[in-house]
Amino acid sequence: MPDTTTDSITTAHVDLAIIGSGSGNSLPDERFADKTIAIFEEGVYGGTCLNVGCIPTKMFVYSSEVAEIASHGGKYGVDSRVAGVDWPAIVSRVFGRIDPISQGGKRYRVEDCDNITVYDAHVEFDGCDDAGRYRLMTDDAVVLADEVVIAAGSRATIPDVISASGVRYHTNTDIMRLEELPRRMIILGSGYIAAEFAHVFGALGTDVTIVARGPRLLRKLDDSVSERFTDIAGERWNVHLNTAVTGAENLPDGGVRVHTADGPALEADVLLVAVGREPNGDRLGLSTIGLELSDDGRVIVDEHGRTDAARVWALGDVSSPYQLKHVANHEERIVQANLLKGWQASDLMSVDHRYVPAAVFTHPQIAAVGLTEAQARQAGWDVTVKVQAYGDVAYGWAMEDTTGFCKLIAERGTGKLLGAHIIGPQAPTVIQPVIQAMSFGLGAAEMARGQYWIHPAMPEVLENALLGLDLDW
Ligand SMILES: Cc1cc2nc3c(=O)[nH]c(=O)nc-3n(C[C@H](O)[C@H](O)[C@H](O)COP(=O)(O)OP(=O)(O)OC[C@H]3O[C@@H](n4cnc5c(N)ncnc54)[C@H](O)[C@@H]3O)c2cc1C
Ligand SMILES: NC(=O)c1ccc[n+]([C@@H]2O[C@H](COP(=O)([O-])OP(=O)(O)OC[C@H]3O[C@@H](n4cnc5c(N)ncnc54)[C@H](O)[C@@H]3O)[C@@H](O)[C@H]2O)c1
Repeated sequence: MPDTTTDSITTAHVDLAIIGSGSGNSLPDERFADKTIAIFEEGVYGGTCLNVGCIPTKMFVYSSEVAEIASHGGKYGVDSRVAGVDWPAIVSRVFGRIDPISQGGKRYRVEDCDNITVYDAHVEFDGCDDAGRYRLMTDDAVVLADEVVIAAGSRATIPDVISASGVRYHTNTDIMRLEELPRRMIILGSGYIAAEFAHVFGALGTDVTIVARGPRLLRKLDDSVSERFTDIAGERWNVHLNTAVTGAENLPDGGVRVHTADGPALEADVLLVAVGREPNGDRLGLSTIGLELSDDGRVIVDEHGRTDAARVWALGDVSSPYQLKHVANHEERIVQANLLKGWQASDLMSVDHRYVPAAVFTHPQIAAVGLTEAQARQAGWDVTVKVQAYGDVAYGWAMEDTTGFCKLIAERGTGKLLGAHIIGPQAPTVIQPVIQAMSFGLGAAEMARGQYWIHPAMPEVLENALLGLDLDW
């Protein structure tokens, strides 16, 4: 990697530049040892999932599950309660594990990978040089790269009404590091992050208020699940539906006040904004290399991960229609394989977005794969639908569950599985056999009767749902 330095600007040339150290950090393995590589990271090394996303949130969720179970011991004849919550201990359990992983991942790249240089900086494209190499600019370096992977992720969207108000607010990047457990929290938004943090803080004792602009929470999910979750949420938290925020202000006591269009002003100690995440492609100087973004702000790629600029690839939240880590990981593996094959190779691998599952680790847990019932009907499938309650099977009795269900959608007669939607304890685990069945083309009848189902385990709810479909048995 020959370096030249002029004044305070360093210039280097690399074979491959990677923008973002989340999923992008997994690209270079031993097969890339003969390539010079630059990794640019403007934030914490390791990206969203490790530092401020999937992993810490689920560790917090687990603490909240423990509190949840303890506070309902009476249902099972156990005299238990939550005697107290040591918030600093919860925070240090989570970040005491995560921070060293992030630091260790960076140290490995910096100290042990001779072919890799890590730039702790924001980087943007600045066109190409005369030789057609991409110019990547930070404040104090220019890196010329033959090939580039954009893995720059996404960031929290902040509505204008919040940013213009000057109110103090938090996002997923800092809410998990609050010094104290807030007494009252307002959450603006009604999607995944709102649902998960409402559970995290609510179960630990915070009085949670959710402000949703639509008529239901988690509206992108199947209607039955979204309706059931909205009902349950209304019993656990203060939920304001169909509510538009018109302003917000800081209070002298350190709290916040949020004004709504039709209702009373809401007050709390902290405000969490969770209204979606926008891809970071708008902060990369992409127009200098002739790239445009899609209408929803994503870097446009083909099925192999290639952008319209030669030898520039993209993966993960910055380009994917799915903002999920398992999808970013999958796309990373495809782009990694294709980098090794070469831009023009005739046997490039393609991403597989056919059956992307998702889970919301709220309370109760939720998981989904495939089409919702509305999508399946709209697409013209002749559908058979079965909703099986958790309370219909033995493990549901054991848990005294009264709200969970498994909803299956299949093609009538043939039993082709079209979608599965589960709300209830362990939903993300219970759904996995359906993901497998759909991915490998296993029909509902074979799935139901071609294997044993452990008795009396929770997946029996899935077995019974399969048996309840209107099929040619
Ligand atoms: C609170 C929360 C919980 C989540 N929970 C789950 C979950 O349970 N399951 C799940 O599947 N998904 C979950 N997700 C989504 C998941 O975290 C993302 O889909 C995934 O991390 C995206 O990976 P990525 O590699 O595309 O981007 P990232 O991991 O975000 O990496 C991109 C990196 O690029 C850096 N960067 C951006 N622009 C530049 C630039 N110009 N110069 C230098 N560096 C730059 C950023 O700092 C960042 O570190 C969650 C997300 C959030 C916010
Ligand atoms: N368990 C998981 O897999 C997990 C967990 C957290 C986040 N994520 C990923 O991160 C993404 C972002 O999460 P999120 O919860 O921020 O987004 P989301 O897309 O899940 O939900 C955003 C919600 O905010 C609402 N909204 C949008 N603009 C608004 C506004 N101006 N005022 C009020 N409400 C508004 C939307 O109607 C929507 O209900 C998710 O879509 C998901 O892909 C995944």
